[in-house]
Amino acid sequence: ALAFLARPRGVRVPLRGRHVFITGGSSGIGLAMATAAAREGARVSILARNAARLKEARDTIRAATGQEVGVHAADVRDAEAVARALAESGPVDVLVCNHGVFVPQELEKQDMEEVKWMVDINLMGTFHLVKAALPAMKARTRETHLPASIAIMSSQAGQVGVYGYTAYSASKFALRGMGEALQHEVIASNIHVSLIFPPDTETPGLAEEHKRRPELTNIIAGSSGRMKADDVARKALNGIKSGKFVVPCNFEGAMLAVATAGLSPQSSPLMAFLEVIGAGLMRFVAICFQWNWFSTIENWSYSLLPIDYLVTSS
Ligand SMILES: NC(=O)C1=CN([C@@H]2O[C@H](COP(=O)(O)OP(=O)(O)OC[C@H]3O[C@@H](n4cnc5c(N)ncnc54)[C@H](OP(=O)(O)O)[C@@H]3O)[C@@H](O)[C@H]2O)C=CC1
Ligand SMILES: CCCCCCCCCCCCCCCC(=O)[C@@H](N)CO
Repeated sequence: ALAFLARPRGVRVPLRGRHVFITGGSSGIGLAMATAAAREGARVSILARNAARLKEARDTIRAATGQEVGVHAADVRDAEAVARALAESGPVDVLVCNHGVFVPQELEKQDMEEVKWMVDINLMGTFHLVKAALPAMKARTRETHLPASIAIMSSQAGQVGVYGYTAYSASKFALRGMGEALQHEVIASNIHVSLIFPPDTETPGLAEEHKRRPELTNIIAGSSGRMKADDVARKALNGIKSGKFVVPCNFEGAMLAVATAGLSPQSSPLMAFLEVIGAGLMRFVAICFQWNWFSTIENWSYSLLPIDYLVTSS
Protein backbone atom coordinates (compact mmCIF):
# COMPACT_ATOMS: atom_id res chain seq x y z
CA ALA A 1 0.00 0.00 0.00
CA LEU A 2 2.82 2.39 0.91
CA ALA A 3 4.47 1.86 -2.48
CA PHE A 4 1.26 3.23 -3.99
CA LEU A 5 0.71 5.97 -1.40
CA ALA A 6 4.16 7.54 -0.90
CA ARG A 7 4.25 11.08 -2.31
CA PRO A 8 5.71 13.01 -4.02
CA ARG A 9 6.99 10.32 -6.38
CA GLY A 10 10.73 9.59 -6.23
CA VAL A 11 13.01 11.33 -8.75
CA ARG A 12 16.68 11.60 -9.59
CA VAL A 13 18.01 15.15 -9.69
CA PRO A 14 21.16 15.09 -11.81
CA LEU A 15 24.05 17.44 -10.95
CA ARG A 16 26.37 17.06 -13.93
CA GLY A 17 26.20 20.10 -16.20
CA ARG A 18 23.63 21.82 -14.02
CA HIS A 19 23.80 25.10 -12.15
CA VAL A 20 24.16 24.64 -8.38
CA PHE A 21 23.92 27.85 -6.34
CA ILE A 22 25.15 27.54 -2.74
CA THR A 23 24.85 30.22 -0.06
CA GLY A 24 27.43 30.18 2.70
CA GLY A 25 29.63 28.45 0.12
CA SER A 26 32.80 30.11 1.39
CA SER A 27 33.11 28.07 4.59
CA GLY A 28 32.41 24.79 6.36
CA ILE A 29 29.53 22.67 5.05
CA GLY A 30 28.77 25.05 2.15
CA LEU A 31 32.37 25.00 0.93
CA ALA A 32 32.44 21.19 1.18
CA MET A 33 29.19 20.98 -0.82
CA ALA A 34 30.50 23.41 -3.44
CA THR A 35 33.69 21.37 -3.85
CA ALA A 36 31.80 18.08 -4.10
CA ALA A 37 29.28 19.49 -6.60
CA ALA A 38 32.09 20.92 -8.76
CA ARG A 39 33.82 17.54 -8.66
CA GLU A 40 30.60 15.96 -9.98
CA GLY A 41 30.66 18.30 -12.94
CA ALA A 42 28.11 20.89 -11.85
CA ARG A 43 28.48 24.59 -12.64
CA VAL A 44 28.77 26.03 -9.14
CA SER A 45 28.06 29.54 -7.82
CA ILE A 46 28.63 30.51 -4.20
CA LEU A 47 27.30 33.46 -2.21
CA ALA A 48 28.44 34.91 1.13
CA ARG A 49 29.18 38.36 2.57
CA ASN A 50 32.95 38.43 2.85
CA ALA A 51 34.53 38.90 -0.60
CA ALA A 52 38.03 37.89 0.51
CA ARG A 53 36.81 34.57 1.93
CA LEU A 54 34.80 33.97 -1.26
CA LYS A 55 37.93 34.38 -3.39
CA GLU A 56 39.86 32.07 -1.10
CA ALA A 57 37.09 29.48 -1.46
CA ARG A 58 37.15 29.87 -5.25
CA ASP A 59 40.92 29.21 -5.25
CA THR A 60 40.49 26.20 -2.95
CA ILE A 61 37.81 24.69 -5.19
CA ARG A 62 39.83 25.37 -8.33
CA ALA A 63 42.87 23.67 -6.78
CA ALA A 64 40.81 20.65 -5.66
CA THR A 65 38.70 20.13 -8.79
CA GLY A 66 40.08 22.25 -11.64
CA GLN A 67 36.65 23.88 -11.91
CA GLU A 68 35.91 27.60 -12.04
CA VAL A 69 33.31 28.77 -9.52
CA GLY A 70 31.16 31.93 -9.70
CA VAL A 71 31.33 34.09 -6.56
CA HIS A 72 28.77 36.61 -5.33
CA ALA A 73 29.30 38.90 -2.36
CA ALA A 74 25.93 39.66 -0.78
CA ASP A 75 24.14 39.56 2.54
CA VAL A 76 21.10 37.26 2.46
CA ARG A 77 19.25 39.83 4.61
CA ASP A 78 19.37 42.22 1.65
CA ALA A 79 16.62 41.00 -0.72
CA GLU A 80 17.75 43.25 -3.57
CA ALA A 81 21.38 42.16 -3.32
CA VAL A 82 20.23 38.52 -3.35
CA ALA A 83 18.07 39.11 -6.44
CA ARG A 84 20.97 40.88 -8.17
CA ALA A 85 23.36 37.98 -7.42
CA LEU A 86 20.86 35.45 -8.77
CA ALA A 87 20.26 37.52 -11.91
CA GLU A 88 24.02 37.72 -12.50
CA SER A 89 24.57 34.01 -12.01
CA GLY A 90 21.74 32.91 -14.33
CA PRO A 91 18.90 30.38 -13.78
CA VAL A 92 19.51 27.87 -11.01
CA ASP A 93 18.80 24.12 -11.11
CA VAL A 94 19.76 23.34 -7.54
CA LEU A 95 19.42 26.10 -4.93
CA VAL A 96 21.21 25.29 -1.67
CA CYS A 97 20.21 27.67 1.14
CA ASN A 98 23.03 26.75 3.50
CA HIS A 99 24.08 30.12 4.98
CA GLY A 100 23.49 30.32 8.69
CA VAL A 101 24.60 31.86 11.96
CA PHE A 102 24.45 30.38 15.45
CA VAL A 103 25.25 31.91 18.79
CA PRO A 104 23.97 29.77 21.65
CA GLN A 105 22.89 31.41 24.87
CA GLU A 106 20.09 31.12 27.41
CA LEU A 107 17.27 33.38 26.20
CA GLU A 108 17.30 35.32 29.46
CA LYS A 109 20.92 36.30 28.83
CA GLN A 110 20.72 36.76 25.06
CA ASP A 111 20.13 40.24 23.60
CA MET A 112 17.02 40.57 21.45
CA GLU A 113 19.31 42.05 18.79
CA GLU A 114 21.09 38.70 18.57
CA VAL A 115 17.79 36.78 18.47
CA LYS A 116 16.56 38.93 15.58
CA TRP A 117 19.88 38.62 13.81
CA MET A 118 19.69 34.80 13.82
CA VAL A 119 16.06 34.76 12.64
CA ASP A 120 16.77 37.38 9.96
CA ILE A 121 19.69 35.50 8.46
CA ASN A 122 18.62 31.89 8.93
CA LEU A 123 14.91 32.29 8.12
CA MET A 124 14.26 35.56 6.30
CA GLY A 125 17.46 35.14 4.24
CA THR A 126 16.12 31.83 2.96
CA PHE A 127 12.81 33.50 2.02
CA HIS A 128 14.72 36.13 0.03
CA LEU A 129 16.64 33.46 -1.85
CA VAL A 130 13.67 31.27 -2.71
CA LYS A 131 11.52 34.25 -3.76
CA ALA A 132 14.25 35.55 -6.05
CA ALA A 133 15.29 32.20 -7.55
CA LEU A 134 11.90 30.57 -8.09
CA PRO A 135 10.59 32.23 -11.30
CA ALA A 136 13.71 31.37 -13.31
CA MET A 137 13.90 27.88 -11.75
CA LYS A 138 10.32 27.15 -12.82
CA ALA A 139 10.95 28.41 -16.36
CA ARG A 140 14.02 26.21 -16.48
CA THR A 141 12.29 22.98 -15.42
CA ARG A 142 9.61 23.62 -18.06
CA GLU A 143 12.33 24.05 -20.66
CA THR A 144 14.64 21.18 -19.71
CA HIS A 145 12.05 18.67 -18.36
CA LEU A 146 14.56 17.84 -15.63
CA PRO A 147 13.64 17.93 -11.95
CA ALA A 148 15.15 20.79 -9.93
CA SER A 149 15.86 21.11 -6.22
CA ILE A 150 15.61 23.61 -3.40
CA ALA A 151 17.72 22.41 -0.48
CA ILE A 152 17.49 24.07 2.91
CA MET A 153 20.08 23.58 5.65
CA SER A 154 18.32 23.06 8.95
CA SER A 155 20.02 21.26 11.87
CA GLN A 156 19.18 18.51 14.35
CA ALA A 157 18.40 21.54 16.55
CA GLY A 158 15.60 22.11 14.01
CA GLN A 159 14.09 18.70 14.92
CA VAL A 160 14.38 18.95 18.70
CA GLY A 161 14.65 22.03 20.91
CA VAL A 162 18.00 22.16 22.70
CA TYR A 163 19.07 24.14 25.82
CA GLY A 164 20.78 27.38 24.73
CA TYR A 165 19.18 27.34 21.28
CA THR A 166 15.83 29.11 21.74
CA ALA A 167 16.54 31.52 18.88
CA TYR A 168 18.56 29.13 16.74
CA SER A 169 16.13 26.20 17.13
CA ALA A 170 13.21 28.53 16.36
CA SER A 171 14.89 29.67 13.15
CA LYS A 172 15.70 26.09 12.12
CA PHE A 173 12.26 24.64 13.00
CA ALA A 174 10.74 27.48 10.98
CA LEU A 175 12.63 26.33 7.89
CA ARG A 176 10.84 23.00 8.15
CA GLY A 177 7.42 24.66 8.09
CA MET A 178 8.53 26.73 5.17
CA GLY A 179 9.88 23.69 3.35
CA GLU A 180 6.75 21.55 3.84
CA ALA A 181 4.47 24.30 2.53
CA LEU A 182 6.86 25.17 -0.29
CA GLN A 183 6.96 21.54 -1.47
CA HIS A 184 3.19 21.69 -2.05
CA GLU A 185 3.60 24.86 -4.07
CA VAL A 186 6.47 23.81 -6.32
CA ILE A 187 5.77 20.11 -6.98
CA ALA A 188 3.73 20.93 -10.09
CA SER A 189 6.89 22.54 -11.50
CA ASN A 190 8.89 19.38 -10.76
CA ILE A 191 10.91 21.12 -8.04
CA HIS A 192 11.86 18.99 -5.05
CA VAL A 193 12.52 20.41 -1.60
CA SER A 194 15.18 18.82 0.62
CA LEU A 195 15.64 19.71 4.29
CA ILE A 196 19.05 18.75 5.65
CA PHE A 197 19.50 18.03 9.37
CA PRO A 198 23.17 17.74 10.38
CA PRO A 199 24.48 17.15 13.92
CA ASP A 200 27.47 19.17 15.25
CA THR A 201 29.84 19.42 12.31
CA GLU A 202 33.51 20.43 12.36
CA THR A 203 33.55 23.82 10.64
CA PRO A 204 34.96 27.30 11.31
CA GLY A 205 31.44 28.21 12.49
CA LEU A 206 31.42 25.46 15.14
CA ALA A 207 34.88 26.49 16.41
CA GLU A 208 33.54 30.03 16.84
CA GLU A 209 30.35 28.74 18.50
CA HIS A 210 32.34 26.79 21.07
CA LYS A 211 33.79 30.00 22.49
CA ARG A 212 30.39 30.85 23.93
CA ARG A 213 28.48 27.59 24.16
CA PRO A 214 26.90 26.84 27.57
CA GLU A 215 28.07 23.51 29.06
CA LEU A 216 24.50 22.11 29.02
CA THR A 217 24.28 22.85 25.28
CA ASN A 218 27.54 20.94 24.81
CA ILE A 219 26.25 17.96 26.77
CA ILE A 220 22.86 17.75 25.02
CA ALA A 221 24.27 18.37 21.53
CA GLY A 222 26.85 15.67 22.35
CA SER A 223 24.00 13.09 22.31
CA SER A 224 24.49 13.02 18.55
CA GLY A 225 27.87 12.16 17.05
CA ARG A 226 30.00 14.93 15.60
CA MET A 227 30.65 14.85 11.84
CA LYS A 228 33.16 16.17 9.32
CA ALA A 229 31.97 18.81 6.87
CA ASP A 230 32.88 16.58 3.89
CA ASP A 231 30.69 13.75 5.21
CA VAL A 232 27.73 16.07 5.80
CA ALA A 233 28.22 17.49 2.31
CA ARG A 234 28.17 14.00 0.80
CA LYS A 235 24.98 13.04 2.66
CA ALA A 236 23.37 16.34 1.69
CA LEU A 237 24.20 15.97 -2.01
CA ASN A 238 23.02 12.35 -2.09
CA GLY A 239 19.76 13.44 -0.46
CA ILE A 240 19.32 16.21 -3.00
CA LYS A 241 20.10 13.90 -5.94
CA SER A 242 17.49 11.39 -4.81
CA GLY A 243 14.91 14.12 -4.16
CA LYS A 244 14.55 13.20 -0.47
CA PHE A 245 12.50 15.64 1.60
CA VAL A 246 14.11 14.89 4.98
CA VAL A 247 17.84 14.27 4.79
CA PRO A 248 19.39 12.89 8.00
CA CYS A 249 23.20 12.74 8.20
CA ASN A 250 24.06 10.13 10.85
CA PHE A 251 22.47 7.27 12.82
CA GLU A 252 21.00 9.56 15.49
CA GLY A 253 19.68 11.66 12.60
CA ALA A 254 17.92 8.63 11.12
CA MET A 255 16.23 8.01 14.48
CA LEU A 256 15.26 11.68 14.73
CA ALA A 257 13.82 11.55 11.20
CA VAL A 258 11.53 8.68 12.18
CA ALA A 259 10.63 10.28 15.54
CA THR A 260 9.73 13.60 13.88
CA ALA A 261 8.27 12.32 10.60
CA GLY A 262 4.92 13.95 11.37
CA LEU A 263 3.10 14.85 8.15
CA SER A 264 6.19 15.43 6.04
CA PRO A 265 6.33 14.34 2.39
CA GLN A 266 7.89 10.91 1.86
CA SER A 267 8.78 9.64 -1.59
CA SER A 268 10.45 6.42 -0.48
CA PRO A 269 8.05 3.51 0.23
CA LEU A 270 10.80 1.83 2.28
CA MET A 271 11.28 4.89 4.49
CA ALA A 272 7.49 5.28 4.76
CA PHE A 273 7.33 1.68 5.99
CA LEU A 274 10.10 2.26 8.57
CA GLU A 275 8.29 5.38 9.79
CA VAL A 276 5.00 3.57 10.22
CA ILE A 277 6.63 0.62 11.99
CA GLY A 278 9.16 2.68 13.97
CA ALA A 279 6.90 5.50 15.19
CA GLY A 280 6.00 3.99 18.57
CA LEU A 281 9.46 2.65 19.25
CA MET A 282 11.19 5.92 18.34
CA ARG A 283 8.75 7.86 20.53
CA PHE A 284 9.87 5.62 23.37
CA VAL A 285 13.54 6.22 22.57
CA ALA A 286 12.83 9.98 22.40
CA ILE A 287 11.25 9.89 25.88
CA CYS A 288 14.37 8.12 27.19
CA PHE A 289 16.58 10.86 25.68
CA GLN A 290 14.41 13.58 27.23
CA TRP A 291 14.54 11.79 30.59
CA ASN A 292 18.32 11.84 30.38
CA TRP A 293 18.49 15.52 29.31
CA PHE A 294 16.07 16.72 32.00
CA SER A 295 18.00 14.74 34.63
CA THR A 296 21.20 16.45 33.51
CA ILE A 297 19.57 19.88 33.61
CA GLU A 298 18.08 19.15 37.03
CA ASN A 299 21.42 18.02 38.48
CA TRP A 300 23.14 21.00 36.91
CA SER A 301 20.79 23.60 38.37
CA TYR A 302 20.82 21.74 41.72
CA SER A 303 24.60 21.98 41.81
CA LEU A 304 24.34 25.75 41.28
CA LEU A 305 22.05 26.36 44.29
CA PRO A 306 23.67 28.04 47.33
CA ILE A 307 24.79 25.46 49.89
CA ASP A 308 22.73 26.90 52.81
CA TYR A 309 19.58 26.52 50.68
CA LEU A 310 20.41 22.85 50.15
CA VAL A 311 20.98 22.32 53.87
CA THR A 312 17.79 24.05 55.06
CA SER A 313 15.54 22.58 52.38
CA SER A 314 16.63 19.04 53.11
N1 LIG B 1 28.57 23.32 12.02
C1 LIG B 1 27.55 22.74 12.66
O1 LIG B 1 27.74 22.20 13.76
C2 LIG B 1 26.19 22.73 12.08
C3 LIG B 1 25.79 23.64 11.12
N2 LIG B 1 24.51 23.62 10.63
C4 LIG B 1 24.07 24.61 9.64
O2 LIG B 1 24.85 24.47 8.47
C5 LIG B 1 25.03 25.72 7.85
C6 LIG B 1 26.51 25.98 7.63
O3 LIG B 1 27.17 25.93 8.85
P1 LIG B 1 28.78 25.97 8.96
O4 LIG B 1 29.36 25.42 7.74
O5 LIG B 1 29.12 25.42 10.27
O6 LIG B 1 28.97 27.57 9.04
P2 LIG B 1 30.24 28.51 8.86
O7 LIG B 1 30.11 29.57 9.92
O8 LIG B 1 31.51 27.76 8.78
O9 LIG B 1 29.92 29.19 7.46
C7 LIG B 1 28.78 29.98 7.32
C8 LIG B 1 28.67 30.47 5.89
O10 LIG B 1 27.49 31.28 5.76
C9 LIG B 1 27.85 32.56 5.29
N3 LIG B 1 26.95 33.57 5.84
C10 LIG B 1 26.72 33.84 7.15
N4 LIG B 1 25.88 34.86 7.28
C11 LIG B 1 25.55 35.26 6.03
C12 LIG B 1 24.74 36.30 5.51
N5 LIG B 1 24.08 37.15 6.33
N6 LIG B 1 24.62 36.42 4.18
C13 LIG B 1 25.28 35.59 3.35
N7 LIG B 1 26.07 34.60 3.78
C14 LIG B 1 26.22 34.44 5.11
C15 LIG B 1 29.30 32.74 5.75
O11 LIG B 1 30.02 33.68 5.00
P3 LIG B 1 30.16 35.24 5.46
O12 LIG B 1 30.36 35.26 6.93
O13 LIG B 1 31.29 35.78 4.66
O14 LIG B 1 28.86 35.87 5.05
C16 LIG B 1 29.83 31.34 5.50
O15 LIG B 1 30.12 31.16 4.15
C17 LIG B 1 24.33 26.74 8.76
O16 LIG B 1 23.05 27.00 8.27
C18 LIG B 1 24.27 26.04 10.09
O17 LIG B 1 23.19 26.51 10.88
C19 LIG B 1 23.61 22.69 11.03
C20 LIG B 1 23.96 21.76 11.96
C21 LIG B 1 25.27 21.70 12.55
C1 LIG C 1 14.42 9.52 18.77
C2 LIG C 1 15.77 9.46 19.24
C3 LIG C 1 16.62 10.65 19.00
C4 LIG C 1 18.03 10.40 19.40
C5 LIG C 1 19.07 11.41 19.10
C6 LIG C 1 18.90 12.76 19.61
C7 LIG C 1 20.10 13.61 19.46
C8 LIG C 1 19.76 15.07 19.37
C9 LIG C 1 20.94 15.95 19.51
C10 LIG C 1 20.67 17.35 19.07
C11 LIG C 1 21.91 17.96 18.55
C12 LIG C 1 21.76 19.35 18.06
C13 LIG C 1 23.05 19.81 17.41
C14 LIG C 1 22.90 21.09 16.71
C15 LIG C 1 24.15 21.47 15.97
C16 LIG C 1 24.05 22.81 15.43
O1 LIG C 1 23.21 23.13 14.66
C17 LIG C 1 25.04 23.77 15.96
N1 LIG C 1 26.36 23.25 15.96
C18 LIG C 1 25.03 25.05 15.25
O2 LIG C 1 25.47 24.89 13.99
